[in-house]
Amino acid sequence: MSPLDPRLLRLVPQARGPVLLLAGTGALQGVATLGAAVALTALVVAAVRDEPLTGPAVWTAALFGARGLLAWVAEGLAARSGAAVSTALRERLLATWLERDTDHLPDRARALTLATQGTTAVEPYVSRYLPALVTAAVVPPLAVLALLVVDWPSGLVVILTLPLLPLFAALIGMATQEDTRRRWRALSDLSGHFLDVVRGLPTLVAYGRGERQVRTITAVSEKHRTATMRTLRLAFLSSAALELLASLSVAIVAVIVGIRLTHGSMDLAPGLLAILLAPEAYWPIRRVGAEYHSAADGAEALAEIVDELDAPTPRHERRNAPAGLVRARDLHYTYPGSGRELLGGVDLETSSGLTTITGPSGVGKTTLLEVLAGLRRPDLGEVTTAPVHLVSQRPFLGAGTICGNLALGAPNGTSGSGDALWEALRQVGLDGVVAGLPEGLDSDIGDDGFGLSAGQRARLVLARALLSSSTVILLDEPTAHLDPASAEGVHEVIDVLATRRTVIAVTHRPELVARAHRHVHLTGGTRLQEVRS
Ligand SMILES: Nc1ncnc2c1ncn2[C@@H]1O[C@H](COP(=O)(O)OP(=O)(O)OP(=O)(O)O)[C@@H](O)[C@H]1O
Repeated sequence: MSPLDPRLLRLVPQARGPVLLLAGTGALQGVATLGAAVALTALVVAAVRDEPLTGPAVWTAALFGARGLLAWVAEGLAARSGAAVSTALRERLLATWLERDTDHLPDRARALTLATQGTTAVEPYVSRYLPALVTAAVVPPLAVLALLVVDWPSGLVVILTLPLLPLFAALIGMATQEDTRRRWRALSDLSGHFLDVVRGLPTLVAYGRGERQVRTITAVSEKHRTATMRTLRLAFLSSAALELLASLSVAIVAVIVGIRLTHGSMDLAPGLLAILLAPEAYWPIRRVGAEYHSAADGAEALAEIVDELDAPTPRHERRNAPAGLVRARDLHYTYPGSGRELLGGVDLETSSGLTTITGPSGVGKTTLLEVLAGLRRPDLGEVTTAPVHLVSQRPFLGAGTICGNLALGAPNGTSGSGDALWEALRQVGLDGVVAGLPEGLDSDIGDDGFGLSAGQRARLVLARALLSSSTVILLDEPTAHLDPASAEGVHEVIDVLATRRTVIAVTHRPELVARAHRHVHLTGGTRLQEVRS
C-alpha cells in the first residue's frame, strides 16, 4: 500500500488543505509528546532532589495539556478531513464521468462501487492512516535523536531494534495486499450483482428464479464475509506481533538503564528520560500497523479512483449551432470491440418540426440518437447541434417527488416555477392525475417511476422535455410500450413539442410517422433515406 499517491493532491485540490493540516498537527503532537517527557523527567528529578517543583510542574501540565488539546483538535480535524476528501473525490469522479462519452464510462457495477463504498472507504485512510503515517515519519526520528543526545547506549538499542517494526509491518503488508485486493473485488462483485438483481427482481420472480438469486447473493456475501474475517484475523495477529516486538525493545532499554542506575554508572535524569523517550520511538510505528488494515480498503479504492480521474477523457468536439439546428455529416460509428461498423456515413439535417426515423430492429437508430446527443463520439464525421434533450427508451426517473423529477428538465436544473410545471403537466395531460394525488407536485414516486403506469411515465418524461430549455428534443421510441389510445395521447404531445422545437423521434409507429414533417428510414446501418421531406 503506497503511503500517499501524490496524484490525489494534484487531481483533487480540495484534499490539499486537509492533508497538510493533518500532517502539521501530527508533527506538533510529536513535538509536544517529546516535550512532555522532558518536562516530566525534570519534575520527578526535582521531587527526588527536593528542588522547587513549580517550574517543572507548570511545564509538565502545560505540555500534557497541549498534547491533549492537539490530540482533540487532530481527532476533529481528521474526521472532518476524511469526510471532506471523500466528498471531494465523489464530486470529482461524477464530474469526470459526466464529461465522458458513454464508450469511456466504467461499467455500472464498478462505477457504483467506486462512487459509494469506494469514496467512503477513503475516509479512514485519510482520517486515521495518513495522520498515523505523518506521526511515524516525525516522532521516531526526533525520539531517537533526543535519546542519542541524552543517553547514546539507549539510542543505539532503539536504532538496532526500531527497523524491525517497519520491516515486519511491510512483510505483513505484502502478504495481505493480494487479500485486500480480493476482498475489494468481492465487494465490487457483490454490489454489482445486488444492483442487477434488484433491478431485475420483478422479472426474476415472474420466472420463478428469485430463490436462485437468493442463493447466489448468499454465496457472494459469504465470500466477502470470509475475506473480511481473514483480514480481521490478520489485523489482530499483526497488531499483537508489533505490540510484542515494541514492548520487548522498550524492555531491553529499561533493563539496561536499570542495571546502569543500580551500578551508579548513570544519573537518574538521563535514565528516566531514556525510559520515557524509548516508547515514543515505537508507538507511532505500531499505530501505523494498527491503522493499516482499516485503511487498506481505502488505499485500494483510492488507487482505483485516482486512476479513473487521471485517465484521459477524450473531449467531444461539438459545434454549437443556431436554435433548433441538427446537422450530421458523414457519421461513422463502430461500438468499441465490435469490429462491425454500425453507422457508415449517415447524413441528416433538420432545423424545425418533427422528424421520424424508422428502420429494422438493431440497425442503429438508438445509436444514432446517442451520437446526435453527444453521448457517443463518432469515429468519423461531424455533428453540429443546438443544445439537445434526449429522452431515451428507459428515461431516468429517480426516487423522489414528481416536482424533483420534472425539475431535472428545467433550465440549469432550477426547480422551475410551480406554474410552469403545472402548464407542462397540462400539456401532456397529466395535470388531473397529479392534482388528484394527496401531495400534488410533492408526491413521491419510486425509483424508475415506480407507482406510475407506463403511459404516465412516458407523459412525465415528455413534460420534462417541455420544461427543458433545449431547442432540440430527441425521442427514442416514446410510445413503444403503450396501448393505441395512450400512444395517441402521447403523439399529440409530441406534436405540441414540435411546434416550437426540433423533434427527432425514433419510432415503429406508423401513426407517429404520419404526423411527421420529415421521415427518414435507416437501412443496413448506412444511409438515411429521405422518405418524405
Ligand atoms: N453497448 C453496445 N456494445 C456493442 N454493441 C451494441 C451496444 N449497444 C447496441 N449494440 C448493437 O448495436 C446494434 C444497434 O443497436 P441499436 O440499439 O442502435 O439499434 P436500434 O435500431 O435502435 O434497434 P431497436 O429498433 O431494436 O431499438 C445492435 O446490433 C446492438 O446489438
